[in-house]
Amino acid sequence: MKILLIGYGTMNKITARLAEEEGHEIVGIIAGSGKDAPYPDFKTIDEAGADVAIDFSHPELLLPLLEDEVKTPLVIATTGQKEEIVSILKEKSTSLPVFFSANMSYGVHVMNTLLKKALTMLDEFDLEMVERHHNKKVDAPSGTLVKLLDTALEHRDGSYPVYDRSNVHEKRKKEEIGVSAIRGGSIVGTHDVIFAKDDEVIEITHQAQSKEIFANGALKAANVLVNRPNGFYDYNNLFEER
Ligand SMILES: NC(=O)C1=CN([C@@H]2O[C@H](COP(=O)(O)OP(=O)(O)OC[C@H]3O[C@@H](n4cnc5c(N)ncnc54)[C@H](OP(=O)(O)O)[C@@H]3O)[C@@H](O)[C@H]2O)C=CC1
Ligand SMILES: O=C(O)C1=N[C@H](C(=O)O)C[C@H](O)C1
Repeated sequence: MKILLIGYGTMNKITARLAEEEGHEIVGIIAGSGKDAPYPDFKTIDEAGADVAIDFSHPELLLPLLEDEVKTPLVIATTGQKEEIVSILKEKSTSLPVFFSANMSYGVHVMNTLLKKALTMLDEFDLEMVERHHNKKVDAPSGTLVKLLDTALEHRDGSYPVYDRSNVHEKRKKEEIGVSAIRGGSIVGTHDVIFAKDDEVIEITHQAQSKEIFANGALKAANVLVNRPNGFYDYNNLFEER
C-alpha cells in the first residue's frame, strides 16, 4: 500500500517503520513540525496520492484537514474531541471508507465486548474505571476509557460519570461511574474496569505492553479498509462481508 501518515510523532514513526518492514511505501506525511521526517510533507490528504492515510495526530492537526474534500480511505486513531471527529468522519464516509478506533488493539475491542456482557450480569455492582498512560499523553481520560464509559452509560439506565471525586463530599451513589486517569513514566496504556460490591470485586483489564500493537492494528485495518466500499467502520463491522 502507498501510505500517507497524518502526524509524525511517537506513534506514526513506529507505523512508518513497521509499514516499511512489511513492504508498504510511505509516500509522505502531514505533520505539525515533522522536522526529522525522511518523507515529503503534504498540506492536504488527497495530494499525496496514497491508497490510505493513517492518522495518529492531534485534533488541531486532523480537523482542519477534514474540512477539504477527501477521497483517500482514512484510518483514524487520534483521541480527544471524539464527538466532533466521529461526526465529521461519518459525514465523510458516504463518499470514502473510514475506519475509526480510539484503540487500534483488537484486544480492547474484545474487552469492550466482555464489558457489555458483564454489564448485563452485574447491575448490583458499583462501577469504576481507571486508565494509566505515559507522561507525554495530552488528553485525559483516554479515548479508550471514553469508549468503555460510553458502553457503560448505554447499558446502565440513569448512570453518570464522576471524574473528580475530590469535589464530592458525600457517599458514593449507585448510579455513579467513577473515572480516574493516571499519568506517569512510559506506561504504554492500561485500562481497568472494576465491578465492586460487598465482599467481592471483578475486574476486566487490558494492558498494552508495546506501542507496536496500535501501529500494527492500524496497518491491519488499513489493509482491509482499502478493499471495502464507502462507509464508516470500526472493529464491530470491519471484518464483516457486506
Ligand atoms: N487509537 C489508538 O490505538 C491510539 C491512539 N493514539 C492517539 O494518537 C495521537 C498521537 O499519539 P502520539 O504519536 O503518541 O503523539 P505525539 O505527541 O508523539 O505526536 C502527535 C503528532 O501530532 C502533531 N500535533 C500535536 N499537537 C498538534 C497541534 N496542536 N497542532 C498541529 N499538530 C499537532 C505533532 O506534531 P509536532 O511533533 O510538531 O508537535 C505530532 O506529529 C494521540 O491522540 C493519541 O492519543 C495513540 C496510540 C494509540
Ligand atoms: O496516547 C496514547 O498513548 C494512547 N492513546 C489511546 C487512548 O487515548 O485511548 C490508545 C492507547 O491507550 C494509547
